[in-house]
Order: sequence, then structure tokens, then C-alpha cells
Amino acid sequence: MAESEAETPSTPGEFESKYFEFHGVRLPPFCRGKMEEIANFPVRPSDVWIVTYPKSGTSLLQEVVYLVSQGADPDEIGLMNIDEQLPVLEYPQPGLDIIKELTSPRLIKSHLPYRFLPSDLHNGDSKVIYMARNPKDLVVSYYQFHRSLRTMSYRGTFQEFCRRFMNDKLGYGSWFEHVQEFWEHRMDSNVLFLKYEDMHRDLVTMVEQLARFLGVSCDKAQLEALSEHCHQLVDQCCNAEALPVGRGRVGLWKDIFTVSMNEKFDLVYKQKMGKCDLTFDFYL
Ligand SMILES: Nc1ncnc2c1ncn2[C@@H]1O[C@H](COP(=O)(O)O)[C@@H](OP(=O)(O)O)[C@H]1O
Ligand SMILES: CCc1ccc(OS(=O)(=O)O)cc1
Repeated sequence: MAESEAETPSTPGEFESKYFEFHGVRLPPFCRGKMEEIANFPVRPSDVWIVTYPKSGTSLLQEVVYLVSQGADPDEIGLMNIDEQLPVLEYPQPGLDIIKELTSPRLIKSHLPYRFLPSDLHNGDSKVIYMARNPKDLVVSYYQFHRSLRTMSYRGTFQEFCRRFMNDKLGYGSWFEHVQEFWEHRMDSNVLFLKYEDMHRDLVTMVEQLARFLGVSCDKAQLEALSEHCHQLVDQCCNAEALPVGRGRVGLWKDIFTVSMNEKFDLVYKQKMGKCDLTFDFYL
């Protein structure tokens, strides 16, 4: 058992009290008091924003975006602390004041829903890359994350956690609303909507899309080299050294969901996503 798990048991009641509601959306405690400043955060046309619901493959995407935009070597990326280069807007560290002063071009991440992002991002000039992941793998990943997180140290069962997910009761609010809101904006000229599963299924096309979106001009040979480098990143990320075996792969949820849980999930998915033409690969 991890040290953090033993130290701070978190009952479902304690867990509830760690969040706060903002315009009906459950947000983590570190967002409290700064939502207005975030809405008014000064955005630059040269910014590139990476937005995801947590556990959608943000770290992998940031490495690929960094590689495509900066042309860095994949081995170099493995050695540097890339999280320091790409701050999360709403996190306590480094904080809004520091992010405001970063030199251009800035790469900034956020997990906030579209409507809570800086208002200048809405149909603005800065580029926004959104990535969605199939919700079954995502909820398993979010559960494991909550169990290991020192500040959350979640002690409930997966079944109970999954119920919270289906009822939109987790940090950063409803996954269903988060992805649908961005999906509605996928045709905005400053938005690129991507799916985690496509990084595993067809990385070359994704790299092409990213290069085009970011205005990185490269010929066929350069594109092939870039795609090969990105493949290395995906392999490095999902191998036994970087993560426990099998982590990050598509379809891991099948080992965790029971049949009845899956039936219930499918029902809720249909109710909440029924009118949306966004689809996901649940297996590859
Ligand atoms: N290179 C990488 N670094 C970190 N996480 C990666 C990764 N490649 C894939 N992932 C997966 O992305 C998920 C984390 O997403 P995020 O970066 O948004 O927090 C994890 O899923 P699993 O928990 O299913 O393994 C993790 O395994
Ligand atoms: C529930 C609190 C929390 C904290 C941080 C998160 O983001 S990330 O997955 O570490 O990027 C998400 C949720």
C-alpha cells in the first residue's frame, strides 16, 4: 500500500467536502477563488492551449505537441521536465501570475470546461487543442488516480466511483458535458478536437493534423520522421519502464467493469450522449 493511502483515509463524506460548486460544476479545491481571474486571463494569439478532462492522455498529448511544435528529440523530451514547460492554468503552481509573464509562444494546459476558460479563448486567435478519451478507460484511470492522490486518497469502491462519474459528481464536473461542449466548438477556426484512441490507432494522421493546425510546415520526409518520433513517445509512454505494464492502452476497462456495471454505463451514456454524433473506440 502506498504511504499516502495509509495516512489519509478519505470516506465518501470527506471526499465530497473537498470539492466546491461553481455554476453547478464540481471543481477541485485549488480552483476556489480564482475563477473570475481565469475568465479574464489575458490570452495571446501565439498561445497554444491543451485542454482535456483529467485522465484523457494529457501528458502524452503535451509531449507530441511539444515535439511537433518545437521539433525536439523524443529522447530529450524524456529527460526534460516537460510539465514545467507546460503549466496547468488553474493549479496552485506555478500560478496565474507566473503564467501571465511566461515568454511567447506559451503552451498552457487546463482541465476546465469550455465555458470557464479565459473568455478570450472563445473564438479567439490562440490555438486550442482538445483531446477526449473513451469514458470507460477514463473512469478506470480517474479512479486509480484518486486512490493514489495524497489530497484525495479515495477509499470507496470502483462501483461507487463509477456511479459518481455517471452522476457528474467528480472533480471538473460532468465528463459528458465537458466533451460535448467542446465537440460543439470543433469547427471553430482556433479549435482542434482530437481523440486519445487515435494516437494509438493512427498517429500519422494525428501528427499531420497537428502540424497543419500549428502551422508547422514540413515536407513528406520530415512528416514521416516526426511521426516516427511520436511513435517512439507513445511506445516509451506505454512500456513497462514508464508505466505499469498495459497502462494507457485502449480497452483496459474490460478487466474492471462487471457485466451489470457495463450495462448501466451504456444506458447512462446513451441518455447523456444520445443526441451527439461524437463516437469513441472502446477497443482497438
Ligand atoms: N506517456 C505517457 N505519460 C503519461 N501517461 C500516459 C502516457 N501515455 C499514455 N498515458 C496514459 O494517460 C492516462 C493519464 O492521462 P493524463 O495524462 O490526462 O493524466 C493514463 O492512463 P491509464 O491510467 O489508463 O493508464 C496513462 O497511462
Ligand atoms: C480531483 C483533483 C484533481 C487534481 C488534479 C487533476 O488533474 S491531473 O489529472 O493531475 O492533471 C485532476 C483532478
